[in-house]
Amino acid sequence: MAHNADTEVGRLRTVVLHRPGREFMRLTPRNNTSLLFDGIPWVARAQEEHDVFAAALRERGVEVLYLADLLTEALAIPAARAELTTKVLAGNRLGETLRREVGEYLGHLDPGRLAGVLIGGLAHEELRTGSGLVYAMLDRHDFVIDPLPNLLFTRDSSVWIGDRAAVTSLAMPARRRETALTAAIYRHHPRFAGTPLLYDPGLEHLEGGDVLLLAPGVIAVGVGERTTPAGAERLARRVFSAGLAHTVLAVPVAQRRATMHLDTVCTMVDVDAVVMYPNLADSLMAYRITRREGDEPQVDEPGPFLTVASEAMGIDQLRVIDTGLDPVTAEREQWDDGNNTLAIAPRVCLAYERNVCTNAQLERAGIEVIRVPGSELGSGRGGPRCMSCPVSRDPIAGRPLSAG
Ligand SMILES: NC(=O)NCCC[C@H](N)C(=O)O
Repeated sequence: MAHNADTEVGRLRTVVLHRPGREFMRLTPRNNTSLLFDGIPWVARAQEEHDVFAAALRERGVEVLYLADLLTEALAIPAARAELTTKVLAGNRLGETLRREVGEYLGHLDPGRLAGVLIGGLAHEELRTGSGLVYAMLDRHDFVIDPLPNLLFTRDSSVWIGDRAAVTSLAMPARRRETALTAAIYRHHPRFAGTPLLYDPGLEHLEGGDVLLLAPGVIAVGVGERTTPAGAERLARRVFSAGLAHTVLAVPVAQRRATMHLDTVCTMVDVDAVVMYPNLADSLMAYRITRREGDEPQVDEPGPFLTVASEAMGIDQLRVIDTGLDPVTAEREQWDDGNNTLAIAPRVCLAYERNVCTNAQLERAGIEVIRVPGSELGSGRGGPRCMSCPVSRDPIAGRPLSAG
């Protein structure tokens, strides 16, 4: 089955989501900060919210694939099982004895339960028996395999560009193992096997939340807390040599939690329009990187993001939906992912209901807003775009968007 996504706003056909599960139940006040959550979500309510999100997508004809199902199906393939078991046991934390014992434990699990452990983690007490110094000295609540609560944000661990999947290189230690799961799915799952992979986790840091497909051939990459300049440059080289883009814009974003990815401050809602955090709409800059046949990519002096982007896209103006918010409301709604919308077609997007002012302004500008609850889901700081990995979108018809 062919998959393809080359814009942010083409009609969404297929998306990968992850419904939060046991990994959310692992969050405690002692570990939530290192696991990149700002609070302790009420798990059952988070699941309900996620179900509403998935149902809203299905109601609009979007095929929803669940990452846990894809992983379970992939794990039925011995090569995928071997690859993931080796990866989860790697590193020097467990030591030789415990590594062998955890390996034996995993070896007895069926694909569904193994997927559950790879996502939800494994506590010392769940292993039940063990031996050796490491086992003896661990607390019963310590993790032998760390949980992955941020798998909820499927946007970050892989991103489709055209007909290829880029498995990213995650910056934060709490998230790094996520890409072992996404890589195994794309490599082994029958639906995806054979998909050329554009990027891999061994490369320079790059996260999907920083990658915006502005138009066919034009990609913006946020550079900040998560994606490094080297990651943006590496992606540019990869998309240029694969013929997937002619221009990459490297967009510096402040290295702060509130702006961890470009999509926390800016998402597209139409072929020529973005919703953007007003407190930085005028100050966002971009370095234009362009392909040069047989030569090093050309890097230009930085210019205002909106100008550089519209030139690269070949349009008169990349419009910013004026949310007209006062700086305090804007800051509150940005923190709660008001700018993190998921477009499912031009001028139709999903957004958290709590961002009342931003949503009202979007509607005033002619954007249909499908509101979804996110009081618990948002405690990890991510909205509808962060919680979705589009795999297939229709091409935008009849508009020569890209300057080429
Ligand atoms: N694209 C995104 O902005 N994703 C949100 C990721 C939130 C997650 N708790 C993190 O800190 O990585």
